[in-house]
Amino acid sequence: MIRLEGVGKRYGRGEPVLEGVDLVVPPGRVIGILGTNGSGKSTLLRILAALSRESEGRVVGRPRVGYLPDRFPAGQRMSARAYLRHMARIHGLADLSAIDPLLARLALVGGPRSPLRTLSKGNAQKVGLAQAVLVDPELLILDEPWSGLDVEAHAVLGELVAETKERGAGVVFTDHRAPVVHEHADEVFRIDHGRLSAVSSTVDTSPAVRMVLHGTGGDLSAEPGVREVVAEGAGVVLTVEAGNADAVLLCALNGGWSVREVAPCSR
Ligand SMILES: Nc1ncnc2c1ncn2[C@@H]1O[C@H](COP(=O)(O)OP(=O)(O)OP(=O)(O)O)[C@@H](O)[C@H]1O
Repeated sequence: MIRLEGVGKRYGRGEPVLEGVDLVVPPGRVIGILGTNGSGKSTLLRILAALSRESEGRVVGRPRVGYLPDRFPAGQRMSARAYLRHMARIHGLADLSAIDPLLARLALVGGPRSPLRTLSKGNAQKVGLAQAVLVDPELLILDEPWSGLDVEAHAVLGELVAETKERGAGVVFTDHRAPVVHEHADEVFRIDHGRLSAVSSTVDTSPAVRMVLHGTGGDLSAEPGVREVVAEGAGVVLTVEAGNADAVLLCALNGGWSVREVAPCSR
């Protein structure tokens, strides 16, 4: 268990990046944190992982942590297998037999012998994920883990989160897409300008806009603020957070969609 009490953070003399954050991560619970770029998600996760120090408040509990950073540093010469063995030994794990099966499960392109510096962003992310789960963490911390992964690895990541929860560890992850967070989390929070607030675990009640788009344009599901994309008739219906509606509309038009309807909606 880990608990943040009134945690604040500022870098140097800058404006506060986090303010008054209270958060409990109980064992066997998955916490999802929503937030736009620069809202303070990574800073919060680094404090949970004890990689950054809070400027105010306190952190109670120091569980064994597995941590996937937002940018996994994969520039080394060593192979994925050698790197993971090295990390496992640092964490005092004697049994290294789980490494190759985990990389196979994540379908690491090129296999365990691939040098880290030759890996694509998504494949480097798989190695980052492997190093986080291999240490048998009591608290698994994942910074935007779904971004950059292919569809097959998405499913495996969902399974790894569920298995981690099943064996009684806590999980905290971030994403900017509400549907992704609601799908995998038991409890959902939103961070906005460094302030954390709870969100209903099934329905996000903040103002949203319904957009009906026709034609065939690009995928908009990963755009900030897009909660839901449903195929309907000759196009798609989007539910978008009100604050992101203008940006998403612009993206839709630039991406080849024709906008048929825009209206406020209740969820
Ligand atoms: N080491 C640092 N030194 C100074 N400022 C920093 C540092 N790390 C983060 N910041 C600032 O803190 C704010 C929050 O950054 P953070 O990376 O926590 O946001 P985020 O929500 O994870 O963003 P993103 O979704 O873009 O990754 C930003 O304004 C950022 O510029």
